[in-house]
Amino acid sequence: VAWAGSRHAVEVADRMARLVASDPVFRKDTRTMLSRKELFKDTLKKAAHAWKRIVELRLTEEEANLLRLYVDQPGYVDLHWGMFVPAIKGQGTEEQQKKWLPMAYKFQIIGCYAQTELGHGSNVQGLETTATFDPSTDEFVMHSPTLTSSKWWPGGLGKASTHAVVYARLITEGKDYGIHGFIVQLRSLDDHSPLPGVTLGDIGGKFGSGAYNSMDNGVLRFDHVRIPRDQMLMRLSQVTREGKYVHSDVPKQLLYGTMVYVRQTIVADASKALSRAVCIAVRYSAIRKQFGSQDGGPETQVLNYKTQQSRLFPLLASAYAYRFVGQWLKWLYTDVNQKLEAKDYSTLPEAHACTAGLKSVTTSATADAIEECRKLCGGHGYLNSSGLPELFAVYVPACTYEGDNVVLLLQVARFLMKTVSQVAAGKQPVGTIAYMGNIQHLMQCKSAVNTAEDWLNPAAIKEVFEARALRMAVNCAQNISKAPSQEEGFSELSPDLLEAAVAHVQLIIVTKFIEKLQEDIPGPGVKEQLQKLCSIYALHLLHKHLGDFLSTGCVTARQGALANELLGKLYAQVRPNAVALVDAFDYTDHYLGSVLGRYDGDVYPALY
Ligand SMILES: Cc1cc2nc3c(=O)[nH]c(=O)nc-3n(C[C@H](O)[C@H](O)[C@H](O)COP(=O)(O)OP(=O)(O)OC[C@H]3O[C@@H](n4cnc5c(N)ncnc54)[C@H](O)[C@@H]3O)c2cc1C
Repeated sequence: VAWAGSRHAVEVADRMARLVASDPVFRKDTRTMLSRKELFKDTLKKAAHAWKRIVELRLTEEEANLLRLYVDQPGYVDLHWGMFVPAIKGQGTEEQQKKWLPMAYKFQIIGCYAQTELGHGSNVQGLETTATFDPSTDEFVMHSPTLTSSKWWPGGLGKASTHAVVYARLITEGKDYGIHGFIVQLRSLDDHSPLPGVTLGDIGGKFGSGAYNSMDNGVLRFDHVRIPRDQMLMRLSQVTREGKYVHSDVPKQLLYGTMVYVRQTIVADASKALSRAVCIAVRYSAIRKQFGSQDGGPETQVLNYKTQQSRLFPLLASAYAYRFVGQWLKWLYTDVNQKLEAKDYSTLPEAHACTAGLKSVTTSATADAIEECRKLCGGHGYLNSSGLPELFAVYVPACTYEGDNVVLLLQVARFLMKTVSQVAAGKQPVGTIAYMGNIQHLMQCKSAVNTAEDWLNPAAIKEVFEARALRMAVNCAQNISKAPSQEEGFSELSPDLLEAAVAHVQLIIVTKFIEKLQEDIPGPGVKEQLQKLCSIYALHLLHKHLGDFLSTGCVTARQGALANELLGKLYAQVRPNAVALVDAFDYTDHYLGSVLGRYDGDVYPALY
């Protein structure tokens, strides 16, 4: 229940997972052996079958989302529901929503999200596709003026989509008003062929066999394609019949709601991917035996090796940490929306920085962790049937899409630098940066930890994480101020700024884990186990980043050594419950897709 969030969540997730697992159409054990074309056909078949089941069983939105999750095969529907529909909801006027959403909900049209181009991804303002208004016909003319302006990457674009939300430079009355979104039909609704002036294709095979190759990431070029004026997404700004560009009185901050929503799902996905990898590695480590046999006695389960524990249990703890911070982000999304409705925009920059940072830190750590889990499973982890290669190949682009992780952390750093200067000017920060208001104390405090067990105290942990994050940010701000200009300083110090941003985000995750444990947690002994995982999560970070903590004077070398001593003890305490802690994820064998992670532990016959 702690993992799922509520009893209701356990029940629905379990029911949907079993529905998928028991349906032969959703089988996925042979998918890595399929050719690209067969795999794509298999994806179309599964998507259509999932839709049929959703309609037949009259599933709710929550149930339908879970069913699609457990089908576990990337495909065009992910972009249709995850990007196309939210873009229209967030950026379309009420009238536009009324026109387009019912068609999208019924799959009468299939949509994708076409932003990235061959020449530009991260720098959205550098996009080159143009949408030029022609007042003589009341239309926009969509055009790809250069090779590098070709849309490149959108999932669902290559083969499946009939429509796209296309981002292009809006030009009217001879003036360039920058990037705006447009709904553009790409293919005929009769025979699915590309419309005149539209060039479409698939951009080719991607990392790993099977894996993300089920997705038709595509290329798109326009040759003076005309669309009606009312297909510009006009919630925030409009072009009038005469071609005048006007801002509506809806503030642009409204877009923050969608952004927080999308990032919240990415953090939730990180905990899912990480927990799957950890579940496979923990179960298999309990089955696998190597060495230790004396006189024909039993060998040692590899899970009992301290090195295996010190590599694996921090990842188990991270899976829970990301899960809980993801649950908190759900709350943040509701909070942001309430504030938007009340026209209170004061906390939005903080919500933006916090979600950008969490997206970056959780996806990077998860990508690394899946690879670590592969190594933790030895040679068999490299087999497709372990499930880990595919999980890795499908997961790693999360570090790049929805904002490159480094670019996002630099945005967080910029926000931190601004906050440091505001705090210096006497402003009281709120939300996840509230701790920075405690600058007097945090700049000079010394940790009182004196024994290994003192590190079990959440307040002791929080204090050193806060002090480390703040001191790293203040150091950066001081060094930037020595540069000839703010921008030069920022650019010169960007590697340090990245580390300061990571320290801030790790503090958020640690804090949310600690706060979760202040709630009621049902089930005997569950809270105690989670407390151990919380300590492991924080202390393994302290151990890994000891250089930060020492150089900023937040802990002494002795306190660092005590933290490490406690970690060893905690691993031993978690060991007896490790398998139960991954069973709690309640993943079916179908969803795990791993012979090594089978629930019944019957690994060798399955491998053979
Ligand atoms: C699997 C997958 C699916 C995708 N799906 C879609 C989709 O559906 N729709 C869509 O529109 N796009 C999609 N994309 C594109 C994706 O959004 C972009 O690739 C992403 O935004 C990164 O941009 P880029 O490729 O231009 O990387 P670049 O920005 O070119 O990154 C290259 C390197 O430069 C660094 N860098 C860039 N700017 C800075 C800076 N200011 N400071 C320091 N370092 C910097 C980056 O950290 C990186 O190391 C998808 C991509 C992938 C891989």
